[in-house]
Amino acid sequence: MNEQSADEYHTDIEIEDEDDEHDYQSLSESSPRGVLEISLSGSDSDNHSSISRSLSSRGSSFNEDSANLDEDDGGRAPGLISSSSVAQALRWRNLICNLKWKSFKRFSTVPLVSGYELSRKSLMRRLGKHHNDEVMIDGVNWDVPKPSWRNFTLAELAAATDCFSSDNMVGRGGHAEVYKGRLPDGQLVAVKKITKKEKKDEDRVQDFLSELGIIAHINHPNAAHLIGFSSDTDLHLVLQFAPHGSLATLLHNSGRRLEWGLRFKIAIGIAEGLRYLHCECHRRIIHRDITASNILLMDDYQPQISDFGLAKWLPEKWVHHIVSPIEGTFGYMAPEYFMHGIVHEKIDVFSFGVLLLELITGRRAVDSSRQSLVIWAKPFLAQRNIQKLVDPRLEGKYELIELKRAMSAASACIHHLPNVRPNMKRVIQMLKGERVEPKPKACGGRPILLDACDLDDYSSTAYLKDLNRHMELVME
Ligand SMILES: Nc1ncnc2c1ncn2[C@@H]1O[C@H](COP(=O)(O)OP(=O)(O)OP(=O)(O)O)[C@@H](O)[C@H]1O
Repeated sequence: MNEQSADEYHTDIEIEDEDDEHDYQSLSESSPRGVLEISLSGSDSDNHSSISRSLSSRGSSFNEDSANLDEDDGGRAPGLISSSSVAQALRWRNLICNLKWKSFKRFSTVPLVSGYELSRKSLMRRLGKHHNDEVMIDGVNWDVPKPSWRNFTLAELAAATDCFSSDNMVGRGGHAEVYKGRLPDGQLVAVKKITKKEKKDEDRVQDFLSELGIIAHINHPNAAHLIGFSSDTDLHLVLQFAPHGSLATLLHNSGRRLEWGLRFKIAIGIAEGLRYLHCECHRRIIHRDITASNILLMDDYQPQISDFGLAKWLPEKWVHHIVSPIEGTFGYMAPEYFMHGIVHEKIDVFSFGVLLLELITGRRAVDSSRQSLVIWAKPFLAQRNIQKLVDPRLEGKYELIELKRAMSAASACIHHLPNVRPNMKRVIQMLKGERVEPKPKACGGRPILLDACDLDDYSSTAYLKDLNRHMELVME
């Protein structure tokens, strides 16, 4: 594959904006997204053959036509809200009311960073005016620290984004449209409007509450920072704005060369963010969708892990969790996840390994000829073949020691056996060239014991074969 062909491949799903200002508008998704339904009953490694594609791959191309707001879109000026919008608002309200008990359960055990417990009552309060009556009836003492995030009205978000104008659209994923906005105090924000058109309203609200619950809980410079939300008419998250857009855009679409020093800094930042999610949060958080499009670049190119739409809490006692359907981005999914739906820290470690390979090689996770970067890079990593691996656009300008460390870490992270992959603490040590602890602490390092899925008998060759078959299946 050459870079030319990669660009050609992506022109049909991405629109590159010539204007720097609008760079963010180019599609940031580097690999197709998909949802797989999988039979989890089988136990052998051929289980993947029963995978059926429930949705065709959801390319998340930015399309200028579709960037225009619909008649019924939440992006209208407050004075123009139509009867259909009002009806929609009422629908959201009813849905949120109906879902509250389920959601309260989910939220009730989530302590916020400020020490504020997001209880049933506080969730009602967070979700806005609609629940005022219940708040009064409960007669609760609200003497609690005020959370730092806000419940916005649609009018406030419309004012911030110039009525969600297409000029302000900075990105579009499979589930959301993202607009640049400015709050009255001058703060730049990203307003993420949840679309998820293929989902029922009820599922959309559930997903929104789940993402909101996780994102409100986290507090780390390398993870997305929530400023507020809105459930007024539509569902919105209001996030800190990333001035340099996504890593996918910068690395693959900007036409600019990303220097090695920045690449390495970005790699360390993402690793620190993942270590925080896996090891330092009250409950372990598995992101499930670590991709170059979901890494945002803040001032000074500090990376932030974003898009917690698929993230899962993992209770302390659970070694892993099994999910169905399997959702994620092709090219980044660990074998035990795409074949068996197993969710644990090591699936994020695998995806991080793919990201490292992207930074080293400048190639996409899946290239124009539908080849997986992992499959392409494995033999060169085994040979420690720097010349073949390193991005030619760097023109030999890199720190050799850092590059070698990144190659070793990538190689370890993409190991087909999850138990052999390092946890994120160890990955950071590898990247920084620090002494590696002989016995890493439990964080993200618990062995996976599975009767139903004998991963230890799983060979590297079988894995590459499965990966190829998986790719064929989802990309056909
Ligand atoms: N805080 C932000 N600042 C600037 N741009 C952003 C921000 N958040 C998102 N974007 C842009 O919008 C794009 C889509 O956002 P995001 O990945 O959150 O949407 P999504 O629909 O949840 O994606 P996915 O298809 O991965 O589920 C990002 O790739 C990025 O280019």
